[in-house]
Formats: sequence, C-alpha cells, structure tokens
Amino acid sequence: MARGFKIVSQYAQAGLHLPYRATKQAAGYDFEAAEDFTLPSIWKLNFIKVLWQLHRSETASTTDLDAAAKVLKPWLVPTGIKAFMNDGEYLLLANRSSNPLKRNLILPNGIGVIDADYYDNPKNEGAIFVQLINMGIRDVHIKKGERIAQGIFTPYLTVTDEENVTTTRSGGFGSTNK
Ligand SMILES: O=c1ccn([C@H]2C[C@H](O)[C@@H](COP(=O)(O)OP(=O)(O)OP(=O)(O)O)O2)c(=O)[nH]1
Ligand SMILES: [Mg+2]
Repeated sequence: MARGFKIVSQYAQAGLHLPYRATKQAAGYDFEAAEDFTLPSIWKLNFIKVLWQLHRSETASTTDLDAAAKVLKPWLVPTGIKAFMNDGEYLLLANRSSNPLKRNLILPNGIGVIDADYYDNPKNEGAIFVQLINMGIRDVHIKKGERIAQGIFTPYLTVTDEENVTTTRSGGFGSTNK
C-alpha cells in the first residue's frame, strides 16, 4: 500500500516542494505552481470584439476567433509533481476555495481526475497540470511556489463482474483513444 508524490525529472533541480497538508485535518494536499505563470483575463478586448461581431451576426474573422479561442482556452499551470497511489484510488484535483473568491480563477473541468496509471506514463511522466481560467478583468500573475490547487486521494468503485479493462494509458488530456 503506497501513495505519495514525487517531483518529475524536468523539475528535479527547480527546488520544488512536494504537496503538503496545511493543517492536521486538511483533506487536500496543496500543490504549488512549478514556475511563474501569467493567466490572461478572459475578457481581453479581441474576445469582446469577437462576441460583439458574432452578436451583430457579422462574421468574425478566423484570426479574431482564433485569438478569442486562445484567450478562452484553459491554461495548464505546471505543478512539476506526479502522484502514485494504490489500485482503486485516484487523486481528485480540486480548486483552492480562495481561488474563485479572491482571484477569479476557476477550474474549467470542475475537478481534475488524476488516474493511478497516469504516473510515469510514457508521454509526460505523469506530470500533473492544473487547468485554470481567469474570469477576472485583470491578468493574474502566479508566482512559482504559490499554492494553486489541492489533491485529495480518493477511493473509487467499479461495476461488478466488469470484463477486464486492458487499455494502458499513454498520456493525459484526451490521450486514451478507444
Ligand atoms: O486537471 C487535470 C486533469 C487530468 N490530468 C491528467 C491526469 C489524468 O490521469 C489524465 C487524464 O485525465 P482525464 O481522464 O480526466 O481526461 P481525459 O480527457 O479522459 O483524458 P484521457 O483520455 O487521457 O483519460 O490527465 C491533469 O494533469 N490535470
Ligand atoms: Mg480519462
């Protein structure tokens, strides 16, 4: 029975901290940003301009749409951390409760599901990223070492007499092609 965190090789010399529980009975292990990171405000002018054009049923140019999509896409903040755990467990990645309140930062995926087989996967070593969107009107500058999310080791159940699932994981973010 083992579960825990390791620093991925890319950040071996970066002086990162392993996730830690801030209080005696905290459920979540706080993850820190592995590097400085700027989250642009979703309300960038070109995004507004595109919305206005779409609203006035003018066709927004593809470059404007591409620019808006760029601002809209969730930003992957690196943690430099990978998590190992037992069969039947996953790491639930949740937003910090202060992020929306104080910094207008939301997790577009609601929660992150870090699977046990993501650890040391061939594509990215199981490096955990926090997807964040900045709903505020100002860009948010995250400093390396700032706490950006929390991970909770969680058991999960599966259906009874499930046929053996054999697909092995190759990466993350949509990499499991059926
Ligand atoms: O916020 C997140 C969510 C996921 N992951 C990583 C860990 C997880 O094991 C993997 C796959 O996540 P998930 O299964 O939620 O996404 P998917 O779209 O189903 O991708 P996949 O096809 O890789 O399973 O991506 C993160 O690093 N951060
Ligand atoms: Mg998946």
